[in-house]
Amino acid sequence: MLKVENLSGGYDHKLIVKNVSFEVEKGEMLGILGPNGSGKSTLLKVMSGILPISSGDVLIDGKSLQSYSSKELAKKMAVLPQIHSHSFSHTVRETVALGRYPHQSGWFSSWSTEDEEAVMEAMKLTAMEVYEHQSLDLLSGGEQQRVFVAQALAQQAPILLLDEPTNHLDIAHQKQLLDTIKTQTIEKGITIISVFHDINLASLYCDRLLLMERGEIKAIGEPHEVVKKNQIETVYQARVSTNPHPERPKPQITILPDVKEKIVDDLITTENFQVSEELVVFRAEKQLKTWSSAVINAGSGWYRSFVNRRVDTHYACDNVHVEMLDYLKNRGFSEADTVGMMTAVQTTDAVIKEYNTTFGSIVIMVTAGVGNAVDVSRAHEVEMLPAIGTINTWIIVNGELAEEAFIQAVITATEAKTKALTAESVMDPRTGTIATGTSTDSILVAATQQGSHIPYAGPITEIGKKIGLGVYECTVKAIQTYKKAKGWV
Ligand SMILES: Nc1ncnc2c1ncn2[C@@H]1O[C@H](COP(=O)(O)OP(=O)(O)OP(=O)(O)O)[C@@H](O)[C@H]1O
Repeated sequence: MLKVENLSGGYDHKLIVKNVSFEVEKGEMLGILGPNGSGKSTLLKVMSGILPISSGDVLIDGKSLQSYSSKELAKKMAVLPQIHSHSFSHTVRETVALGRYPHQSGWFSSWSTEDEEAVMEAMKLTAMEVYEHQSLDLLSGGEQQRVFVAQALAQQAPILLLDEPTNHLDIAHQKQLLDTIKTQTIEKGITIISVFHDINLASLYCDRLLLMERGEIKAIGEPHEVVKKNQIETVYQARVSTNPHPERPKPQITILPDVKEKIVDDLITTENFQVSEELVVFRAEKQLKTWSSAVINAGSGWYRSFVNRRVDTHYACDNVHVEMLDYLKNRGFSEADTVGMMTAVQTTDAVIKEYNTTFGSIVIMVTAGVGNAVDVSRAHEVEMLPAIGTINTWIIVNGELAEEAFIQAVITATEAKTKALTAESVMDPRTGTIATGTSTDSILVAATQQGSHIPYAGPITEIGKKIGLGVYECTVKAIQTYKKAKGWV
């Protein structure tokens, strides 16, 4: 559809774009990324014939860009340039209608039904129809931007070149605009090449990305091939981390600041715990990086309050999440800052212990109810497992855990818990075999992310050894207390 061959070009005698080659297929959306001054806008201008080609070529449907008349070219390619000056006296409708010029023989002399429909559709797609008769200079920067996108869409060219189309737009309008143009690629097969400053938006919406550095292509490929930590850090000269998008296989980046924050020396100890008949509460001075399977705020995040709430053995409600949130709110815990779990055992029987290490210490909390223990390897034989009867395990670390270490801490703790059940001969009453846990066990690993860096937490490491020992000891003790309370021993 569009082929760029060894393209070079720039301003007067200043060569900016150097020897750039790539191809774009029909219906594809290609994002152009790169730091300020890397030549993104210049590339777009050379590709669209706004700036002259010094060497190389741009082929549209196999034919050189330079052999198209300007009107022919406008039927093939619509361009949204970076918009800077804002002295516009036209109305929205008039501006969008300008996009129809390649389809006409004289200015507005042959306004057809297709022209009318194209203008109306373009205004609708960009949510600008309500401003149809408004003068452009009375609109906000974001609204003006949408009018120019509408103008480019009204042109109904099979190729659309966009320079920062989301400039000035708030997140709702960024999403709306990119959803709209992406839909054009899927439903109408339009080809889009767009410059982006926002790496995350480009990764999310584009099929492929082209990363520029000093006028040349540094990388081109699918977002996961281009948005790589080292590559982005080198090209942009900024520290970043890459993270998965929660819904799509499109990598996202987060800027890592180099500002030195004041270190608060707040070591976590057993003193941070408060235990009552109703709750085990752990409060930290600063948010801890947390991984958990809790009812409230499961997954990863940063939280300051941690609640293990005692519920009645017959606790049942339609929406546990909503009920638990209400409960926490009524007790002054904010949803944004609290991880919440439930247990049916006496919270006053919680086992809380601190373990010293060379890098600091870890604190472990376990509540264990094993009335409904399950042998996980035989769980498939039983249709309905009871929901109540839970072992909740918390591991709080004074240290900076790597992502691997969070996951390994969960593995290590789970193995130690299972070993404790074996040591205490806890049986699955349905199968008569040794239980491995209960049907609703929960786990939480939280770390201060200050002090020593801890890359791994398997049993080969010092922290892994402490987690293994600590979770085992605390779980054994919690099970023994539970057995005593139930009169089993
Ligand atoms: N009209 C011009 N005349 C001469 N040099 C120019 C002109 N416009 C841009 N340049 C130069 O070309 C280089 C690339 O600019 P360009 O606008 O293509 O970069 P960009 O990657 O789009 O940057 P940004 O992210 O800041 O928009 C810069 O060094 C810039 O100074």
